[in-house]
Amino acid sequence: MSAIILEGVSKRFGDHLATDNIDLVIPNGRFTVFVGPSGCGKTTLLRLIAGLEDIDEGRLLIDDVDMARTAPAARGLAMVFQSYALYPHMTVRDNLGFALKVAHAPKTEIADRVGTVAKMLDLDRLLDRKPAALSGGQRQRVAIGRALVRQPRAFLFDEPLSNLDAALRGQMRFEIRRLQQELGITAVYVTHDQAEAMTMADQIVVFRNGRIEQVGTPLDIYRRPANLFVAGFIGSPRMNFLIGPPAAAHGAATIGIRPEHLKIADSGMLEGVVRTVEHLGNEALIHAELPDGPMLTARCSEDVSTHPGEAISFSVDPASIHRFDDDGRARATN
Ligand SMILES: Nc1ncnc2c1ncn2[C@@H]1O[C@H](COP(=O)(O)OP(=O)(O)OP(=O)(O)O)[C@@H](O)[C@H]1O
Repeated sequence: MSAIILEGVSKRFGDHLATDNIDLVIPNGRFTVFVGPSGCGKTTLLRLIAGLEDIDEGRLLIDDVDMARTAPAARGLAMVFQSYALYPHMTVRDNLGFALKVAHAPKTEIADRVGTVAKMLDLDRLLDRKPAALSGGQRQRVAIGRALVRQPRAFLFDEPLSNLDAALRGQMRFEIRRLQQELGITAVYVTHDQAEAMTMADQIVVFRNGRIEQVGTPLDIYRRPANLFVAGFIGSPRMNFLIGPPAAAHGAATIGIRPEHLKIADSGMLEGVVRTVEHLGNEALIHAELPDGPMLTARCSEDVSTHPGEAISFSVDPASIHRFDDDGRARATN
């Protein structure tokens, strides 16, 4: 199991700086998720770690050895992609064992390792099938198994679940996480989906424009976002932001309030008019307009009885208000 350390890692494509002087520790045996909007450089950084792109500047330490110039195969990392890229003419068994066969591993060892991995991933009854006869989730499990038989130092996942439907994605998230915990293996996982990041990670790294905006545990980042960008990116529905008098009342340029922290009250800090109510079954989302224009989203219980056009008032516990300065940075007191 391996810690991966990046020091001042930069990568340029033409005049575009895809990753800009990245310093990061990916801890041994933990699950680290890179998250951020499209184009922020998270896939590039994963590919730099894997060796699929060359690092322009900086150091990449794997187990204290600088591997920035080491060939991908010699880094001992296994990458799982969004497209499963299984060999269609081979059975699941042969797909799983292929890398070992190429490496001239003895037949008994191949059979042993394939058997262990197949059991781990619940593929043992499917070993004689070809990929065409598998579901999307089963194919993704084979892709993971293929990486696993090589007993890598670390797993690198590049949006591995984006081809799956929502239910299967949820199940596979759980399976990948369980497997990583069982094996205690270091994992780096790229996604643009903040909910995936929140549910899977030990450590989240939020990227924007080739730079790291914040590193922390999911709860840390949710409760103490370092700036407006992270506050708006992590959490769904998004944090409400207010400027002007409501912010000035709290000594900030902008204040942020999570939808679950707006409480319907007889007379509260914020008063507006209900525009829409979304009933989601287990909860309802109220979208209300404040007198001077901004919209607020409040998360309420499903039995809320308010309707579009009605006046509404919200109270907020001051301790749950996030305060941001002119430059977008969060106040340390949050
Ligand atoms: N091979 C390449 N040649 C030129 N530009 C590239 C190359 N690979 C990536 N880029 C650019 O570098 C930036 C970062 O790309 P990257 O794929 O890392 O983003 P990302 O955060 O993973 O986005 P997505 O979620 O859309 O995959 C983008 O502006 C992209 O267009």
